[in-house]
Amino acid sequence: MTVLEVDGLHTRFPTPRGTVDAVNEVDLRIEPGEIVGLVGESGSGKSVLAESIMGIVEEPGEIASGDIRLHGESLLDLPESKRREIRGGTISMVFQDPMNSLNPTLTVGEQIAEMVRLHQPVGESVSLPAELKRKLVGSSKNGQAWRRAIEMLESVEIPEPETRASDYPHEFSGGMRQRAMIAMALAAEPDLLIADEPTTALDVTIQAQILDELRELKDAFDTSILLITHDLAVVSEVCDRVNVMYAGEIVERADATELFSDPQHPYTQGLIASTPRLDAPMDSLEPIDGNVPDLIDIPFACHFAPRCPEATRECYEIDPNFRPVDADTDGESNDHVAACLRRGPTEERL
Ligand SMILES: Nc1ncnc2c1ncn2[C@@H]1O[C@H](COP(=O)(O)OP(=O)(O)OP(=O)(O)O)[C@@H](O)[C@H]1O
Ligand code: NI
Repeated sequence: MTVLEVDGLHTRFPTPRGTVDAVNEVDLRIEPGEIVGLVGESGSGKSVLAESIMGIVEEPGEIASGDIRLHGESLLDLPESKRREIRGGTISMVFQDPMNSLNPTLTVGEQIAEMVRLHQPVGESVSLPAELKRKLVGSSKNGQAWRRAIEMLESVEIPEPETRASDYPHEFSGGMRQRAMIAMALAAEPDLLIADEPTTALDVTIQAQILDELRELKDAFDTSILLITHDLAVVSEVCDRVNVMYAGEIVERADATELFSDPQHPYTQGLIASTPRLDAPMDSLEPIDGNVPDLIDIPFACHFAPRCPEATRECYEIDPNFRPVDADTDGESNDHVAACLRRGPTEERL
């Protein structure tokens, strides 16, 4: 069964200058055990989409319309207490800055053990009062939860996990904190892990290690992952499928290999052309001119039109719906779609 289905999601923030439409009519699907990438420049709405899924959109921001379903059940209808249970349980999230999400006054081991305790019922006795459960599972260093925390630290390759579990977050290096965050997020054995730029602050070698670990952990725990990044190299490394987001909208979606071998949307093509590659000289990079527009009352139909080398007048006036991009070659529907008037089956192009 599909793990996550997002349909027509619209998340907005009222501001003194007007309404910021951070996420606009977004659809997203994640199947079991899949790593799905969400890429796009800064300010395109990736984090707000993640926050919408988690149910932590900052007030006065709100989900104005659309639906988010987890295993077929709508999350938007649930009371806050139930959402809280899901957060960190069925869905957990690794945030961009681990220092902000780790508690500086608790040891790393205690924090992971707490996650284990919150989300793993004691045997069959699910309905035990929280206080009793706590006693049974124990927060002491002999407790099950503590032992599980050490195993989790070990699985994200923290050296000497027994000793390191008693360290405070500030005693960890940046890369180790990021791993501890991943361990914490996985401690609850979530069905879905949302990782928002989990490696951006790290150096390239450590980035690669963490991405490798994410992939291994996905296999070990059968977790689906939504990986948010503005780094296409990261996406090509680990993702099965990719969603490209621009100015609040998904503009292209494809298998990862297909996206890189046959990018269709002019924005995706621009992103790829502006990404450094090991096998090409740096001076061949072509940055996309201009910036992501202000998301208040965008006056043009295709949000990318003002930066697009191929834009015509129609692009400013007609909303580009998703079209299958190679239905004309094999006649079959497929999962590669782009929202561009100048792409898709030849007879439909403008
Ligand atoms: N609390 C808020 N109030 C008002 N506007 C907000 C708020 N949070 C986000 N936004 C706006 O929503 C838009 C999308 O922001 P978001 O953080 O989702 O971008 P992003 O794609 O995650 O960028 P980055 O790669 O820099 O993390 C931005 O224009 C941002 O200013
Ligand atoms: Ni972000």
